[in-house]
Amino acid sequence: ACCSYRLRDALHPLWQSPLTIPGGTRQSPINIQWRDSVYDPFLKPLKISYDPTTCLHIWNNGYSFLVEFDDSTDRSIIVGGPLENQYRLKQFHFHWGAINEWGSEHTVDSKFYPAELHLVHWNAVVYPTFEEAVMEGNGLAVIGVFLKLGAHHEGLQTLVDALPAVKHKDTVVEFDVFDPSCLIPSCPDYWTYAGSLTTPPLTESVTWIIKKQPIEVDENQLEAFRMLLFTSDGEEEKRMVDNFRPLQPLMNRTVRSSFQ
Ligand SMILES: NS(=O)(=O)c1ccc(S(=O)(=O)NCc2cccs2)s1
Ligand SMILES: [Zn+2]
Repeated sequence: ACCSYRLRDALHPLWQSPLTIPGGTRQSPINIQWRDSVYDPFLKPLKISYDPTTCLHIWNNGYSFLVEFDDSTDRSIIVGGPLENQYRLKQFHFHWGAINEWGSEHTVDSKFYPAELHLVHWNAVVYPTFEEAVMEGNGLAVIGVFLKLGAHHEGLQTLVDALPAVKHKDTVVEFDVFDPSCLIPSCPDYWTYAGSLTTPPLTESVTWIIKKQPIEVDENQLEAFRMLLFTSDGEEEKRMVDNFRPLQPLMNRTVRSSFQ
């Protein structure tokens, strides 16, 4: 009976792939139950050093919009935190809802935020290519930052102003100088756990580093995300909203915190 349920996996409309990976033991996203997270005094501060000139372009890939970086050198990296190596910045993207009541992928004490930023890095010390790192348990490190409704975010606005140029799936616009550090909250506190990509190939290769403090963005900025389309030019328009994966079981995992 147990295995047949796996065969009946529901197909999620957005991902056209099973919602659960057969045999998956470390899938993402998860609910972070604050009181169940375990303070780890050996966790180091996360060191972030990005070179804004490594920014290349913005691309609507039909799931989200990605800001991609030149990852051919170690000019934009993170090190420390739970990581044993330094990791190179590859891209960042967001997940958001149709309304402000939901949109984030991770939740904290079952609370959704209206959106969540993911900065994707790969272990170029150990693996020769990003594609290989995506398949390995310690291949990727993703920093998650929650967005909450509040004050206008100056740094995000330069990105928002470029979104009309990537309204449709598979459109790209040049975006040549941007420092994603402006999107990361000043508070150093984070949770960390072993997880997966939340879109195909859903591989269990991600060390998640979820910042405790959200950043504030205003309603107009969230609405700008919601005017993007899943669909290509000429197709029947489908607004790009609710591009977050459902919560996955924690299974045999502990979420560690860098703070008491
Ligand atoms: N939401 S998330 O941060 O968990 C991500 C989902 C997919 C990501 S990717 O940038 O690694 N692209 C996946 C791949 C591209 C080419 C080979 S695999 S990051
Ligand atoms: Zn993501």
